[in-house]
Amino acid sequence: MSDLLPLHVAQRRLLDLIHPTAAETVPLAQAHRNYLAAPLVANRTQPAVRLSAMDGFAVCGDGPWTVIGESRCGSPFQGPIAAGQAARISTGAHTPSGTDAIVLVEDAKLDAETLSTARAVDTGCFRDAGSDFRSGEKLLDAGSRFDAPHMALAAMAGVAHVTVRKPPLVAIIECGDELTAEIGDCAPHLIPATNGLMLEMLATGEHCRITRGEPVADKLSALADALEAASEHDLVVFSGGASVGDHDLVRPALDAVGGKIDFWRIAMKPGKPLMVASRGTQIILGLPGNPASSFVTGFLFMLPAIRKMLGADACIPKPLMVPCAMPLSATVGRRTFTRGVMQDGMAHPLSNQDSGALAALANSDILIERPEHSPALKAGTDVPVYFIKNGGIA
Ligand SMILES: Nc1nc2c(c(=O)[nH]1)N[C@H]1C(S)=C(S)[C@@H](COP(=O)(O)OP(=O)(O)OC[C@H]3O[C@@H](n4cnc5c(N)ncnc54)[C@H](O)[C@@H]3O)O[C@H]1N2
Ligand code: MOO
Repeated sequence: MSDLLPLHVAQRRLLDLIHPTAAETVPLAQAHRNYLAAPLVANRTQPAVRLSAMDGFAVCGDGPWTVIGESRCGSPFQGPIAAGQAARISTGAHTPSGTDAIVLVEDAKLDAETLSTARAVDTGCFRDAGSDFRSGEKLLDAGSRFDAPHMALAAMAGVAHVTVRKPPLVAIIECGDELTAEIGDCAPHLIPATNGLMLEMLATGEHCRITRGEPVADKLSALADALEAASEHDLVVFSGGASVGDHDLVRPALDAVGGKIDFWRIAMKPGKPLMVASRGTQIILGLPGNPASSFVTGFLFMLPAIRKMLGADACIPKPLMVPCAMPLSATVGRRTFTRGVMQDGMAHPLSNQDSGALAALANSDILIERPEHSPALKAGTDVPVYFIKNGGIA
């Protein structure tokens, strides 16, 4: 097994081959799920002035108070309030100067314009100027993922455009004579092609542009043609044909188009025949054809590769330590990724770990990681677990 590369060495070698795509400045909405290529710096202070955090009355001094006006969101009360005066106020509205406390609307007793209460509150009812962030403050580092809350943050910070990396162009090519795109009408000697669709959907969690055609036959010229057609792509992801059989032709096809294999075969299960190659600046991943192997290697290699192209500061999915509900047997020379489910805060391995078994893969929401040569573990031992449903966001 010594010719198999350890997983972490292989992931590092892959990432070291990749350079981020060119930077571009785009409107916020176009940066969703991308990664910042420059830090996000606030153009405004939030809140710009002190706001009320509750609906009620802004009051000055001791009550009872005379209500002299109203401060609403978008139309603040003009002028101060003096001792014995109050202004109606909405959540998020500017507090008039002179405000000492807020009387919550549910605590207020109003008689015409005279306000009294048993309880005026001076803490927890205000959002002070700059309590969220201040103009000029760095809010996010370069390399940060730009998801929904980050987009809202940029908008609140008055930043209409952000600098990100151009979405990499990814070609997904699945190969095998047995594969058909005719899912609803599959001849007995064929199987529906599943891995291309699965990998495409997995990759859509990242900010990339994906092309995928019909399955390619196990024929050297067909594979070389598919590679030629993808010559402008940043990343080519093959599924199938990566192993050692007579019909496993991805490696010869790479040779035919001048691709350079960087490494092949990883000490992991599933996923052993994974291959990484390059052609100029293009990266080519050969993922194994067994569906669970394709998924696991897509998760641990394809997603990190796309993230590195996008300039992410953290590319590799991170596991969390979770107690395992059952005893686990010792592992040997390959790092093992066991499909399982989370239940009651514990990781439950599924019984079917066949790397061809799609029902078990689809029923799992975690991968339990067991390093090479792990001893047997008792039930209740903490194990590293990857949550697969969100792409294991790094
Ligand atoms: N003698 C050896 N045989 C195998 C080895 C080995 O080391 N020595 N490795 C095994 C391992 S581990 C894996 S994983 C597979 C990977 O093989 P390939 O990457 O060459 O994949 P294929 O042979 O083309 O297909 C394997 C299996 O998966 C099905 N498949 C392939 N593509 C798709 C697709 N797009 N959609 C659905 N199903 C797909 C295919 O029909 C096969 O059943 O090799 C082992 N063999
Ligand atoms: O990668 Mo193979 O999956 O070990 O089945």
